[in-house]
Amino acid sequence: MKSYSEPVSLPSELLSVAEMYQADRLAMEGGVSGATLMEAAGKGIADLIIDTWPTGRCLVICGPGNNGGDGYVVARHLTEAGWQIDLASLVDPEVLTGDAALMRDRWEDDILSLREVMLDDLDLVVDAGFGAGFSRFLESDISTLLSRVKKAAVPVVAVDMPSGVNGDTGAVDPGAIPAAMTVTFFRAKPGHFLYPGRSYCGRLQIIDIGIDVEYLEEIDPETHLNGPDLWRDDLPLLTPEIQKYSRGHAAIVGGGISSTGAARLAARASLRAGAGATTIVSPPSALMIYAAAMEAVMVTSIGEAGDFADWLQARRIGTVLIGPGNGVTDRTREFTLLALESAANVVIDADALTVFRDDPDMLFSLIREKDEGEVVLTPHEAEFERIFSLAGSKLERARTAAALSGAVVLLKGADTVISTPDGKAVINYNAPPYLATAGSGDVLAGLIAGLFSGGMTAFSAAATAVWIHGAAGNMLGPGLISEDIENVIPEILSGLFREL
Ligand SMILES: NC(=O)C1=CN([C@@H]2O[C@H](COP(=O)(O)OP(=O)(O)OC[C@H]3O[C@@H](n4cnc5c(N)ncnc54)[C@H](OP(=O)(O)O)[C@@H]3O)[C@@H](O)[C@H]2O)[C@@H](O)CC1
Ligand SMILES: Nc1ncnc2c1ncn2[C@@H]1O[C@H](COP(=O)(O)OP(=O)(O)O)[C@@H](O)[C@H]1O
Ligand SMILES: [K+]
Repeated sequence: MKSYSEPVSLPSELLSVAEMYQADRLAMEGGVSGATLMEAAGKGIADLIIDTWPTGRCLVICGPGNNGGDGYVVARHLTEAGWQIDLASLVDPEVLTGDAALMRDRWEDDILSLREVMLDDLDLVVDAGFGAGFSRFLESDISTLLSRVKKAAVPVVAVDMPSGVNGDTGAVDPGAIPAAMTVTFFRAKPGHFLYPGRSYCGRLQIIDIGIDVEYLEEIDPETHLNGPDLWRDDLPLLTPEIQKYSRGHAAIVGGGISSTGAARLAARASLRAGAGATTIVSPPSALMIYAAAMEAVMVTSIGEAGDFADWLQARRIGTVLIGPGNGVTDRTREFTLLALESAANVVIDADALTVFRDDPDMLFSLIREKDEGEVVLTPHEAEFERIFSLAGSKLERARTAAALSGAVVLLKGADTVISTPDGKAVINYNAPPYLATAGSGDVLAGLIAGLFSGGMTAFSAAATAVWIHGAAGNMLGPGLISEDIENVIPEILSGLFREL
C-alpha cells in the first residue's frame, strides 16, 4: 500500500471575484499601485514559465481588461529572457484603458489581430484573454482561436483563470480550453476548485504579487478550501479519564433485511472515527443479520417509533445517523422526526432525505426548531435536487440550502461543498474518483457520526470526515471498495494527531 501524501498544500482562503477586487483596492489604498501589482503579476508568471519550459516560441493572447494587461507584462519579460513572442489582441488595442493601456504602451513589439495569428511551431500559449472579469459568453472569433490552439496541442498557461471559466462558480463557456497551468494571484478563487472549472485549470499556482496577507482579516473570506488547518484543533482528544460512553454513543438507524450493508459500513466507520460506542437500530425482522455481522458495533431491535424516542433518551445517544439503506418508508420518516426532536445531533442521509421530497419544509422547520444538537444533511446531487431544487453554482446551492434548512449541508461529489446556515463554506479538493463506488457515501455518513459523537461541531465533523474520506481514497487508489475505507482510517487519524 502506498502511504498517503497530502495533495499540495495551498492557502485555505478562497476569494470570490468581488473579494479579489477588494484585496486589490486595499492594496492600492495601502500605497501599492495597480501598475505595480500588474508588473508583479506578469513578472511572476514569466518567471514560472521560464522555470518550467525551455526557452522557445510563445503566443500571448491579450484581452480587453487587466487580464490582458498582465499578458503584455508576461510578453515583455519572456522577450527579455530570450523567448520569441507573438502577441495577439482579442480587441482593438486602442480600447484598453488604465493599467492595461500602460502595459500595452510598454510593449514595444507588434500586436497581431486574431486573423494574423499563426500557430505553427509554437511551444507555449499564454492565455491572458479574460480572468476575473469574464462575464457573458466568449464571442465566436475568440472561441475559434481557442479551438485552433487546442487543436495545435500546445501547452497553455492561463493567467488567473482560463478564459471563459467563471471565477466564482466554476462554470465554463463552451469555447474555453484547458490549460496545462493556471497562475493566480494572492489567493485562489472558488472557480479553480469547483467543477467543471477545476478540470480546465491544470496545475494551479498561486503567486504573491505584493498584496499584504493582513488584508484577509478585513476581507474575512466566506469560502475556504477544506484541509486540516481548519479543524485540526477541534479533533476529539482522548484523556485518561474517558470511558467509552463519554467518548460519545452514536446510533445508526439500519434498514430492513435486504439492505443491511449500508448501516453496517456506516457503523464501523463511526467507531473508527472515534465514537466510543456505536449501536445499529435494527427493525426486528433484520436483527439476526446485524447481530451475526457485527462485533464491536452493538445492535438493538426497535420496531415502534415511540420506543425509539425512549431508547435515544435512555441510552443518552449523542448522535443519530439515519438514512443509509433505510428505505423511503414511514418508519424512516417517523424515526427522522423523532431523532430531530431528541437532544442528539443528527446526520440525515440518503433515504431519510428522499422521504421528505413532498414536504421538505416540514423537515426544515423541525431542524430550525431543534433546541439541542446540530444537524448535518448529506445529499448527493439527486437527493439534493429532490428536497431543494435550487439553481446556481454548487457553492451557491449548498449555501442557500443551509440557510433554508438551518442545517449544515454537505453536497457530495468530486468537489464536495459544505456550508453552514450563515454561509461559511468549504470546498473539498482531495477526493479521488475511486470514491465513486457503492457504499462510499455510507462510510462518509458514518465518519461524520463518529466525529460528531466525539464532540466536534457539525461543520468541523462534516469537513473532517470528507477530508479523511478523500485521504482514504488516495491511499487505497484503484480497486478501492467501500469496505476498505475503514482500514486506513487509523493511519490517517494518526497522521492528523501527530500534527497536533
Ligand atoms: N489583485 C487583483 O485582482 C489583480 C488582478 N489582475 C488581473 O486583472 C484581472 C481582472 O481584470 P478585469 O477586471 O479588467 O477583468 P478581465 O478578466 O481582464 O476582463 C475584463 C474585460 O473583459 C470584458 N469582457 C468580459 N467578458 C467578456 C466577454 N464574454 N466577451 C467580451 N468581453 C468581455 C469586460 O468588458 P465588460 O464586461 O466590462 O463590458 C472588460 O473589458 C485578473 O483576472 C488578473 O489577471 C492583475 O493585473 C494584478 C492584480
Ligand atoms: N468522481 C468523484 N470523485 C471524488 N469523489 C466522489 C466522486 N463521485 C462520488 N464521490 C464521493 O463518493 C461518495 C458517494 O456517496 P453516495 O453518492 O452517497 O454513494 P452511496 O450511496 O453508494 O454510498 C461521496 O462522498 C462522494 O463525494
Ligand atoms: K486568462
